[in-house]
Amino acid sequence: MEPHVIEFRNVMKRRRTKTIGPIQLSIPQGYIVALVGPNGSGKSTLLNMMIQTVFPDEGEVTWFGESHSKELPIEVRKQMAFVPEQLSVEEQHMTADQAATFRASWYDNWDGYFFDELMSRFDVPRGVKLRKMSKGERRKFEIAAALAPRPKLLLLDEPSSGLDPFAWKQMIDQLHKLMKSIDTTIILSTHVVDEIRRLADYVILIHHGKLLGMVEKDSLLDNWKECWIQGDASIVRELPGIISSRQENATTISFVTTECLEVENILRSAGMTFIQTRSLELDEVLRLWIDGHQPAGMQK
Ligand SMILES: Nc1ncnc2c1ncn2[C@@H]1O[C@H](COP(=O)(O)OP(=O)(O)OP(=O)(O)O)[C@@H](O)[C@H]1O
Repeated sequence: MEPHVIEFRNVMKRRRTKTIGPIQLSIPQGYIVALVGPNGSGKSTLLNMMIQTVFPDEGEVTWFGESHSKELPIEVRKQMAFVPEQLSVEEQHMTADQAATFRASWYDNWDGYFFDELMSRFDVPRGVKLRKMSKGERRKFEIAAALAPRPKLLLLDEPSSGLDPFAWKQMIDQLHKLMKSIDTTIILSTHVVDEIRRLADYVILIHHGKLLGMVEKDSLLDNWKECWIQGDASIVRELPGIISSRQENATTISFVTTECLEVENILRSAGMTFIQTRSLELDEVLRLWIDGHQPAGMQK
């Protein structure tokens, strides 16, 4: 079992109109975890509590196994990088190069060559003040600056917001490269289904401030399927994870299950096979999950 990079125990944050939590959460080291949920569900609040720009009202957060309820020590901060949804006000009047120099002064692990390489790959203008850059250019600067210290924990709040498709692909490639080069952990909030598909090892679903669970992405996609078999409702009634079913004709019935792998085992031991299966799209899966259908193998 991998060590946990961040843990939340009974964490609550009260906002004007809603409460986020209580949240129990353990993020394993060395994986990419996607935070997913509708607008206003609490994803940014969660990320901000992880970098301590927002403090919980109740509960405890631990970083690399230690609690720091008053202030994150500089040694811990240096191991983390954050691309926030709202970009920092202090750096508005700096050029990309000035902001990079500022950050390099306190990240002693800052890799200037890597930063330069990313900036030219992303084609970001370096002498322009950050507030004068386009939204996408600033985003690209933020991503390059977050990657430059090769952090052990990288937090990204909707990182691809504003990126063109070319830059988006570069970002995905760079995040994969980072994962290969060091033992890092990435937590990102996203609404982009393809981003989850291409990057995430685990998916955390958050809805109305409540964490609905954390599950392996591959197990989600392998298990949530629409299936067709020869038979009728009496067979389907005996199968696990059934969400819905439909008699297609006199001999064929289709159904949606959250436990396709188990269904396949059961059918095989009864000498039956699928006529056909279709993996649900990730957004269909998330919708059904929000509607209360729980994935198999979920960590709560
Ligand atoms: N600084 C704040 N003060 C008061 N309420 C806030 C503040 N920031 C967020 N909220 C409220 O907390 C709730 C969660 O917001 P949060 O930004 O965490 O959601 P989100 O899941 O990141 O949303 P989105 O997908 O739209 O970015 C929302 O109802 C929001 O209005």
